Amino acid sequence: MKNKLQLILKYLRQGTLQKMWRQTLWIYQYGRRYWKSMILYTLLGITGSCVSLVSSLISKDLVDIITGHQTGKLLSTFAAMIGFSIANILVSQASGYASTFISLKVDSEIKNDIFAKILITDWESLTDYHTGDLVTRWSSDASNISSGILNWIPNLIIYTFRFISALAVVLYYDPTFALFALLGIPFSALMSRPLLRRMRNNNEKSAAMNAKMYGFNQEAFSNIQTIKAFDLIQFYTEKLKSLQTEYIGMRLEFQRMSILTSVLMSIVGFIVSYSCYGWGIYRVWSNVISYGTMTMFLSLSGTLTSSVNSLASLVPSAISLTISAGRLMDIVEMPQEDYSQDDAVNTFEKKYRSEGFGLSMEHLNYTYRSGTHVFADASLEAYPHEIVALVGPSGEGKTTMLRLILSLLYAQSGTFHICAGQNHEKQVPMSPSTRKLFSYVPQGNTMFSGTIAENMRNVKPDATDEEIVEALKLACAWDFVEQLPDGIQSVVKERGGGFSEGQAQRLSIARALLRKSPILLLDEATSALDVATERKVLRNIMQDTYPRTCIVTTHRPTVLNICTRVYAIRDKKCEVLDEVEIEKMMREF
Ligand SMILES: Nc1ncnc2c1ncn2[C@@H]1O[C@H](COP(=O)(O)OP(=O)(O)OP(=O)(O)O)[C@@H](O)[C@H]1O
Repeated sequence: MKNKLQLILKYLRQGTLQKMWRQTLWIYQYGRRYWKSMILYTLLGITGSCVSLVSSLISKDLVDIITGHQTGKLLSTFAAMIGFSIANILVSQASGYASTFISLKVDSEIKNDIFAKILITDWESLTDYHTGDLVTRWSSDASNISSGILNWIPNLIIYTFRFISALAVVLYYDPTFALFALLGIPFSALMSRPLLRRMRNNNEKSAAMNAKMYGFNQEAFSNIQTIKAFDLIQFYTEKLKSLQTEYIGMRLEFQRMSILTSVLMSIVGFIVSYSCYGWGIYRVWSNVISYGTMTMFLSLSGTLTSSVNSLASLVPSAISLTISAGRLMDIVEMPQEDYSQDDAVNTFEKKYRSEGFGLSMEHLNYTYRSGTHVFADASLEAYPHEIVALVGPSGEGKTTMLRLILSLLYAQSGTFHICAGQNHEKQVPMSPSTRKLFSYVPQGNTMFSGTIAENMRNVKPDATDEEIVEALKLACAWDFVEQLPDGIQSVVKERGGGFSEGQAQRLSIARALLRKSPILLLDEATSALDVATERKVLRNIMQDTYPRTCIVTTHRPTVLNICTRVYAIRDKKCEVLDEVEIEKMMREF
């Protein structure tokens, strides 16, 4: 007892128990909304146990009638037994169907909930995780939780009920038989402690390995072109082989542990069933019990052993559940974005949208959590009908500025507002709630698979064909879309496949223009266009009557002289360039 207490204290000190308790509470938060489903599932299970118990009793009567120990109606007993066997099949099938239905429903609901939580998690915190790891946590860990929620407590009740009811019948007919049937329990208890520790380790290792494999596959398949271009086929094939070797090693280690456990359990199972068998024959031979009772005992001893094993199997499933909960908690308990300003921003938007919105950022200081200091006392402003350019050497902070504008990152100090009105005097602070006022075209290809029209309607579901064509014209994309046999119904493959880089960029810009957001952010979004087309796209945006504020980052000074204002991002500041400096940059380009 003292040793046990010391062990518990040791676990408490290490925090394992507290961690498991917190994880269990987290699962409970989810589980309690599904109590009705759990009750239904439990009732089905208990009904199944009752039906099979009654079947055992009827089969006892049947054997006794046949062997002459009991007088009764053979035909009606036989019919009852058939009836209960059929009922048994029906109940177990109905229970299977109901549990599949409920588990699919619960699984989708939990996945939706966690997906939504991941999407509102602070962006910078989320970038600490590999996307492969995130997907594995969201898919397999969430599935584990949903099936656990649905099965664990009901199964605990069902198996306990099955065990107690079978034990009660055995005790009623012959208490000594119960001793034999329960021989295996002390052994299971003895084995449980070392097994538990290894199971928890195995589960953690397995989850980490799955995430690693998924991450590798995802990266490899989305970069086939780069793998080929750098002649990395051999390297990647070897890398996959080494990951697979690691995976196989891990699985075989688990398998060895599982074989050892199963062999020991089977030996105990054999000892238990042969002892029951021997004891049953002895009791029949001593005329204490009938053949029928012996048949019933044998079937009930099977029920008792299987109930104990099923109850024992709930322990590893609880461990695996808490581990999955822990992995999901890592994600959903990260800081979340604050959308509390949604109503204020909606009101602000309704009131001033027709005039357009600008933005002003003053005395901005920003350092990434990794320690990279990007801005110190930087200021920037942009207003409707302006195109503001951000230029500067690579790595100075242009993309970081756009992320700050979008409130994907939060500056350590400074003032940041979206503004409206003649003198920009109407203001609302920048926050995740103001993100809806922006359209952002990031670097790289951002088209989805589907048709051009579907891609466009992703951002504006009710857009007419005319509106789509209008946006394509503004982005100088209509020239090539018009030539395609299927026009706006032409198919775009994954990541803009089937189109040149410059064409895909123009489609992305058209999509952003179609959305008619008050503020448009283009991050090197025209880098793949020739200079003439790039200038034309920017001119079109400038001349559009819609009161749009446009901020572009670019490495090419050739477009700077059509911009309203040019900021050079250097020495952690945003400095407005005058015409002389712009001319100088253009000459030196
Ligand atoms: N997620 C991040 N975590 C930590 N540091 C980052 C992160 N993203 C960028 N940085 C660092 O911040 C600095 C500014 O990067 P940023 O991407 O804003 O530069 P940029 O001017 O847009 O560069 P480019 O012209 O090459 O696109 C760089 O030193 C970069 O290493």
